[in-house]
Amino acid sequence: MSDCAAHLARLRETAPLVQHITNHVAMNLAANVLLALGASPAMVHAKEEVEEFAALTDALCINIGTLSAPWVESMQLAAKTARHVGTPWVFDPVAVGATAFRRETAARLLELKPTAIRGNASEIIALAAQGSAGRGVDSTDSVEAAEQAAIALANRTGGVVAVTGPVDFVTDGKRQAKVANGHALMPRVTALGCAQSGVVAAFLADTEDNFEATLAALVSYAIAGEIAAQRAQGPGSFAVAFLDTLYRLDGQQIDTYLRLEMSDEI
Ligand SMILES: Nc1ncnc2c1ncn2[C@@H]1O[C@H](COP(=O)(O)OP(=O)(O)O)[C@@H](O)[C@H]1O
Ligand SMILES: Cc1ncsc1CCOP(=O)(O)O
Ligand SMILES: [Mg+2]
Repeated sequence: MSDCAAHLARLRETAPLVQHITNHVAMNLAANVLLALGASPAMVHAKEEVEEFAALTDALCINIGTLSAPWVESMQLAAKTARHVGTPWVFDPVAVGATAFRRETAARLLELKPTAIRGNASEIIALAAQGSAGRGVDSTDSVEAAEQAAIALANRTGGVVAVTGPVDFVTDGKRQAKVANGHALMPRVTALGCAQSGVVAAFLADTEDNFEATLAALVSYAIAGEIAAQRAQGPGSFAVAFLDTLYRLDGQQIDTYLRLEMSDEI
């Protein structure tokens, strides 16, 4: 069994409680994706309870997709609590290059040193303050164009950075890996990337190696997408098939489908 398969088996054993402060578009799918995989989602964001709740969870994910001032306060409180109690937290910087409000919010969240960051290429380039605004929530840059920005961000935060796209790239600033699995139908379902950030959080909940756990999350997700696409007629049926495939995903499928284009260490 590969390390990736072992990380998935561990997630199924522990069913981590993942607090996911995410956007209105993604909430339902992100919760169902975590449930299908075997984790326990909780979309809790009110500033009156977010600190108390963040202290109870196994992992936290923060997503700035549909941002507003009260939510920014909650995100700050949740991330501070996670740092204080030692809970891993993942940052998804949706459309961070699009507006000053998003860039300022992201800069303050980066100061709280996320355990991992997951975004598309334009978001990672923008987050590293290397330009690029993307196009709304979508990327206008290649994953390859974002690799150096990802390495710089990982060295700056001390965390792991994942750039997703046709071939995902993940680094902790030193180790690097590329995941060649996945399918072109995946970006045709809104919030599939947002949901993936929650999956990264679930894999980080109980690990000694954040780089390997993040890689295992990307591999599991992309292989589920590849398998689901075999049964899909388009984005709608793909979304349903994707949930079913995540639910049924096993180590043998991971070991059979795994396609790492490059990896320094697995
Ligand atoms: N052209 C593609 N081929 C295969 N997989 C893809 C492709 N584009 C995106 N993905 C996958 O779809 C998921 C959503 O990622 P992406 O679209 O990059 O992020 P976001 O939705 O945040 O912009 C990721 O798992 C990524 O690996
Ligand atoms: C369409 C949209 N608008 C604000 S958040 C969101 C969903 C973005 O989802 P993803 O980042 O997975 O493409
Ligand atoms: Mg996104």
